[in-house]
Amino acid sequence: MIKNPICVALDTPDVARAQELARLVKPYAGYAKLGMEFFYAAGPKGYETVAKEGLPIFLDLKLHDIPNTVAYGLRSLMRLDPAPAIINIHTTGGADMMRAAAEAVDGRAILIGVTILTSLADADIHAAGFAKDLSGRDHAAALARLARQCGLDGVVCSAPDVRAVKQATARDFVTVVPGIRPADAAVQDQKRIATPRSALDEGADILVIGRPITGAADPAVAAHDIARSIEASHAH
Ligand SMILES: O=c1ccn([C@@H]2O[C@H](COP(=O)(O)O)[C@@H](O)[C@H]2O)c(=O)[nH]1
Repeated sequence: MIKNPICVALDTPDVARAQELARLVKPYAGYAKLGMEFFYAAGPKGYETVAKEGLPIFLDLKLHDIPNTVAYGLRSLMRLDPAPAIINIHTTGGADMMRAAAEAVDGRAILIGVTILTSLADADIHAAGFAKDLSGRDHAAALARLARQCGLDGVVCSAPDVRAVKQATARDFVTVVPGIRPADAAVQDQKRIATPRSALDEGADILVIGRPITGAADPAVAAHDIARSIEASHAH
């Protein structure tokens, strides 16, 4: 059961800044996300410093390799203290890799698979070699179906893909949704976006929000404003 769907992406290489941001947004967020920018610079020690602030951690390292390497990589990451609440891999690593990942995590974290990045429009997906007769949404739904069959708990997808993903899987298959932009926020490098409220209305379970909060003059105020904007829709 997800009580607060706001997951703040603490994208900085600086441990002290990430810790400060975690403190500032804690009253308004359900999760903090640590990704490549943070973990490659700050490592497990930095992770543990931020995790001590008390928000459950989504460790967003998007593992993508052969099954054995992904499984042992996840086993190492699950030894972090505290262990991540959410951890992820790429679904395009294939069925054997996803099954090995599910076995390695063994229910100790919510294991999710990245489908189609929110920074990709259909033209980008087709240029990358995905079948041109299918949309990004179709590909996301097909990857989500495979992820569920392989034992994953959910996927990362864009807000416009959530309904198709849930239809292809199950209502309780977790959708973690980046590309979230309040109506007045800069889109930046995201291409498939939604406001926090409209993403929840599509059925999103967790909203990943970075720069609209961390780049704001006052991150606590930005997080509070977003929390207020979704209160009504999330109560339903
Ligand atoms: O498809 C994806 C997968 C992951 N992300 C990550 O989410 C945040 C979004 O940050 P913003 O500043 O709100 O754009 C970032 O850490 C990405 O690595 C994603 O955007 N899309």
